[in-house]
Amino acid sequence: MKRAKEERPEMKKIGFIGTGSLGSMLIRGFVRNGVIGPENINVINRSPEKPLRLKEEGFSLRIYSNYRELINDSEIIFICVKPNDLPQVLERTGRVFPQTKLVVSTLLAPSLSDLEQIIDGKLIRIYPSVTQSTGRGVTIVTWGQAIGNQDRTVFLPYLNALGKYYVLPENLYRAAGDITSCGPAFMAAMVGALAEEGIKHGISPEIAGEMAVETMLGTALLLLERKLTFSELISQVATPGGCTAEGLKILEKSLPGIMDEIYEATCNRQEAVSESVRKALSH
Ligand SMILES: NC(=O)C1=CN([C@@H]2O[C@H](COP(=O)(O)OP(=O)(O)OC[C@H]3O[C@@H](n4cnc5c(N)ncnc54)[C@H](OP(=O)(O)O)[C@@H]3O)[C@@H](O)[C@H]2O)C=CC1
Ligand SMILES: O=C(O)[C@@H]1CCC=N1
Repeated sequence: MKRAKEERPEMKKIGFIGTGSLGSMLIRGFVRNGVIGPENINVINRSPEKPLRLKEEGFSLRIYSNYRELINDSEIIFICVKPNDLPQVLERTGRVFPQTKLVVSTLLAPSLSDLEQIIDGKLIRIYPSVTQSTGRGVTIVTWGQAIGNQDRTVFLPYLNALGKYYVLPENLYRAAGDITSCGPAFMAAMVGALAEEGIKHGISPEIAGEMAVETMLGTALLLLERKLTFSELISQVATPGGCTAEGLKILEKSLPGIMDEIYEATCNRQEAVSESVRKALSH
């Protein structure tokens, strides 16, 4: 009996507060990978459009307007609102969550250690990525102090359903999150710029886009399936004396500096958002 329960995490009712990009991604990823049954999704969102869009996609959500009811009816609650909306959510949920529930923050800020000063409950922090609705991508996870082995066992199927996961301390969230969570946007911007250059020189936008995406996919598969390192792949492409090597010289000059600037900018933003939420929650 116990074994059957462990094998069927989809029997649990799961609540989502916020069904924007990330909340929707989690719902799609969990259902696609069979860890949530279609009848077991409880949601609450500020405005009705996004849950209705998910319903149109075929998800049979139970849509709530009362936060305490959603919490009572859910065994795991994912909070997927923007950091500045957290104070309003906590006004409605209260700050004490039953010890029988897992409360999962997906927020850029506050950190889990800050959240543990504010919320009484079994807390987990995850930092996922929109790519995970495809079953591929990376979640970063940190267990809260109240989380025990049994809680981890309950939660692991959900992490596994989203692709790979890494348990990391919070001081590495920015370095890791720039790769895994902001990464899809950064990679799309870079690949899009490659396509844009082709468009500038006469290739149709549709064809340039397809070329870029197919090449990105093939590059990922080479790295993954043939287990090439980045520099091995680069040297397979860059024929000595050829044109790739010339292009690479330009990237090598500029990219490390740009990446340092990006890291500094994302750290500064995370700190500013943390500070603003900290202030709002102390009122
Ligand atoms: N997008 C990503 O790739 C990642 C996002 N995150 C984090 O996930 C969180 C959500 O991000 P994302 O999904 O991109 O943001 P979105 O703006 O797409 O979604 C936020 C959702 O929260 C809803 N919302 C706002 N206030 C409330 C409230 N009081 N009660 C219920 N729902 C509410 C909004 O409703 P409405 O429809 O009215 O706007 C909206 O649907 C953020 O904290 C972000 O840092 C983390 C990793 C990756
Ligand atoms: O841009 C953001 O703040 C969120 C967190 C990582 C991806 N999206």
